[in-house]
Formats: sequence, C-alpha cells, structure tokens
Amino acid sequence: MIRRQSLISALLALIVIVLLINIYTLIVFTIRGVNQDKYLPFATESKYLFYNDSIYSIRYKKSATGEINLLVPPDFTSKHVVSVALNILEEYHTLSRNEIKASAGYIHVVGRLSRVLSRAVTLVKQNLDPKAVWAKISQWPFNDLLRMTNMGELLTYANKAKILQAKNSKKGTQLKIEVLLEGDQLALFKPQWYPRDVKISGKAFSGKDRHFGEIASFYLNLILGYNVAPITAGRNVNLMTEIVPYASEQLKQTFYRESNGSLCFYGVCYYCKPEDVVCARENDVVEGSIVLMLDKKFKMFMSPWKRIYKDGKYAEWETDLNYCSKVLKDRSTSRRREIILDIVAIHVFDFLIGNGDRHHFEILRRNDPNANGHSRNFVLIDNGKSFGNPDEDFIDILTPLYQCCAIRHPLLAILKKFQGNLGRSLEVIGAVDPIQPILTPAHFRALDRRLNIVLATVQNCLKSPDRNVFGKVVW
Ligand SMILES: Nc1ncnc2c1ncn2[C@@H]1O[C@H](COP(=O)(O)OP(=O)(O)OP(=O)(O)O)[C@@H](O)[C@H]1O
Ligand SMILES: [Mn+2]
Repeated sequence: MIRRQSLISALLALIVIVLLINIYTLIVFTIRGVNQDKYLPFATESKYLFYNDSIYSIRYKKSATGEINLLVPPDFTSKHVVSVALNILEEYHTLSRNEIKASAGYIHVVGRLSRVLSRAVTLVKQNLDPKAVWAKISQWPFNDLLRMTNMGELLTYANKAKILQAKNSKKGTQLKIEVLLEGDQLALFKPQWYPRDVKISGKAFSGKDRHFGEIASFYLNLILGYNVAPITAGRNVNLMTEIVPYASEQLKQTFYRESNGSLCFYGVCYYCKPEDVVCARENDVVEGSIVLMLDKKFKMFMSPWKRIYKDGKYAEWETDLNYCSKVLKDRSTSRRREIILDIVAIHVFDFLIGNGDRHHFEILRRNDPNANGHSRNFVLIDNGKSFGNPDEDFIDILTPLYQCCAIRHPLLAILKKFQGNLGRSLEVIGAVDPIQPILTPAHFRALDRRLNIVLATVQNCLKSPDRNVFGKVVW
C-alpha cells in the first residue's frame, strides 16, 4: 500500500516537472519572440541577428544607422553556420575598431597600373594598326607589366575600334550583342540595364547583368593581381549609326522606336523578351560593357560550392559546416588541395564584387602556353552579376574560406596591402575608363568593408582549430 502511494507521488512529481519544463520553454520562446523575431528556432543569440523572410540566403546587411547585421532566412536551420557568421561579424567589429596600419604598398601597385594604362592611351593616339593591337591578345592572361602595356592598348582599342558587324550572341543566357571590330576582333557588348545606384535584393543571383559591375570587376581583378578577367571596358555605342546598319536581320528585327522617340531593342537570347527592352538615351546612345573575345579553348569546372537555383532548397555546402572536408576527401578531384585554394581565391574575389552566381568557372588547358603551372589556372569570365547592392554582403560566398580555413599567402598579403584603401584604388584605376565613374561612392566604400570581412574570416579561422582541415590556414 505504502509502495503504491510513493509510486503515485513519484509519478505526480514527474508530471509536475515535465509541465514546469514545458511552461519554462514556452515563456523563454515567447520572450525571445517579442525581443527578436518570431522565427528564432535555435539558441544562437545576438543583437545583430535577424530573421527575414524576404531573403533566400544568409547575408550581412548595413542598416540605415550604419550597423552591420546578420540576416537569415526563417527556414535556414543550420545553427553552426549562423554561429560562424556571427563570430566573423564579431571579429569584423574588432578589426574595424583597431587602427589600420597604413600600408604604402598599395600606392605602388596603383601608381604602376595607372601609369601603364594611361601610357597606352597616348600610344593609341598614334593610330596603331588595329590588327597589330589585336594580335597581342594571344598573350592573355597578362602577368607582367610589359605585357600589361599591351593590355592598355587592347582596352583603348576595345573602345575606339569601329564596329563592322553585329549579331545576337548565342553564348550564355543574357542579352549580348556579338560585334566584329575593325581588324578582325570579336567582342561582346552587354548593354546597360540598371543605373549605378540600383539596389537589388532577394537572391544572391537576382537581377540582370550589371554592365558597370562587369567593368569594375575587370579593374578590381587587375588591382588585386589576379589578372584573369577578360579585357573589359565601358563603351558608349550609338545604336542608330554603329549597330543598326551592321546588324544581322534577326537582331535588327528587335529594334523599334518608342512613341517618345527613343530607340529600343530586346535581342534574341534565352531571357530576351519584347517586354524587356534596352532603350537608348538621347541621341540613340546606349552605354554598355565591351568584352574582347578570347580565342581559346577552356575547360569548364563545376564548382562544388555552386548554388541550387531552386526556391526552398539549400545546397549541402550551405548548411553543412564539414562540407569542405568531404570535398577534400573526394577522390574524383585530383590535385584537390590546389583546386580548393583556387576556389577560395575565386570566392574571395566574388565576395568582394558581390557575385553569387559563379556556377562554374573556366580553366586554361594545360597545354596553353600561358597556363601558370598547377595553380592559378582559372579564368573569371562572367562578372556581370556583381555590385548589385552596396548594403549587402553575401557572407555565404565566403563559404569555401570559412569551411576549409585555407588561403594562399600571396593573396592574403595583397589583401592586407589594400586594407582600408581598396575602394579608393578602384576609383583611381577606374577613372581611366570612358564611362567613369564606374561605381557609386557607396560601392567603393562597400569594397573596404568586405575586404575587412575577408580578413575577419581568416582571423576567425586562425581561432578555430576544429575547422582546420588543411593543417594550416595560410599556404
Ligand atoms: N571574353 C570571352 N572570351 C571567350 N569566351 C567567352 C568570353 N565571354 C564569354 N565567353 C563564353 O560565353 C559564355 C557565356 O558568356 P557569359 O557567361 O558572359 O554570358 P551569360 O549570358 O551571363 O551566361 P550565364 O547565363 O551562363 O551566366 C561563357 O561561359 C564563355 O564560354
Ligand atoms: Mn551571367
């Protein structure tokens, strides 16, 4: 009888305990819901963390008061990834509070580059034979200063050479006009869709190409010593005199005049449609980027960190912090360590320019005379999905860096050299371009913020031995 009674009281006590725990959890979650957001599904807490249902991937966002917050989509459940992103943010705050040691190194790089580029402009005034200028493209990628002078000439000619033929480009999915320039050089003209100060939000790959982004990325690629973006310049093209008379029938058919007199066209491509038009400003002029075609055969490399272009689904790399060690173990990728270091370099660049659309990249074939040994073989061809929003930093683009915790020393050294001065440097170099200023002041400032975030990520890696799958962080 007594045994039965104590069993009942034990049971009652248990029920009370379970009830109390439930009530406690309910209270805690309600309070959190009031203080932060209704979505908080796990215990990662920070005053900088916000759940936001208008975004589809995690990112930092600068608020109106200048504070950097971490925005996370409500259905994103990887608390490890969120907590790493918060740690990096903390590291970033520490870094931005510290006085930056003034490094004069960047001045040399910028000075040399702008001398080389402006010398080319003077050379071109002497009216060189365009064929002779185009011949120099075979030396691309240009990895020394002497050849860089040639690149300056190529840039200037990309802008001034007469267009002899124009047709729809069959490559890729976005609107591009393939033009044949005098002297027999092919180039792609991507017209302007957006003003420089557009703010695209939503997905990391949202929106159409940004012609100014393509141009800015090219110069930034030069400044940071990658030198693997195809030669790109801004160009103002008069549609009526430079395109229409030389256009293929198919392209010409997509041109028409609005009732207000402006000349518009929509082209033929995967995403081209009559209701999505590019219209000229006054005088029938359209601004755009012109990219010289490289006469090379590339190998395509699918990135293990590519996005899934489907709503409501996350790729494995987005939620699994151990993804890098899986890629590292993947036997199908020989030389995988070097390849991952290349991928980290690519993603650092893409993070700086805000390009979340690098689904694949091109590699120079080994027998290419300009292939650079076993590393730095990649080229960065399509940089149009960049500089879409100066307030947002897609921290998930840095995933290979914070998952693998490895970066090559020369790249890290150059990033440190430009700390605090990257935006200014791009502004100076970009001033040689015919459509300068290539970016808004907000974008130039964003570059320095993002550079600090990259350095903060490296700092965070140095403090996280558990993520050190490469054995050491700096290679
Ligand atoms: N300058 C270039 N030299 C050689 N090939 C090029 C050049 N630019 C583009 N290409 C080729 O054309 C393809 C499409 O170009 P690009 O990526 O710029 O177009 P896109 O419409 O933005 O394509 P996507 O939809 O894949 O993003 C590239 O993958 C590359 O193979
Ligand atoms: Mn593209």
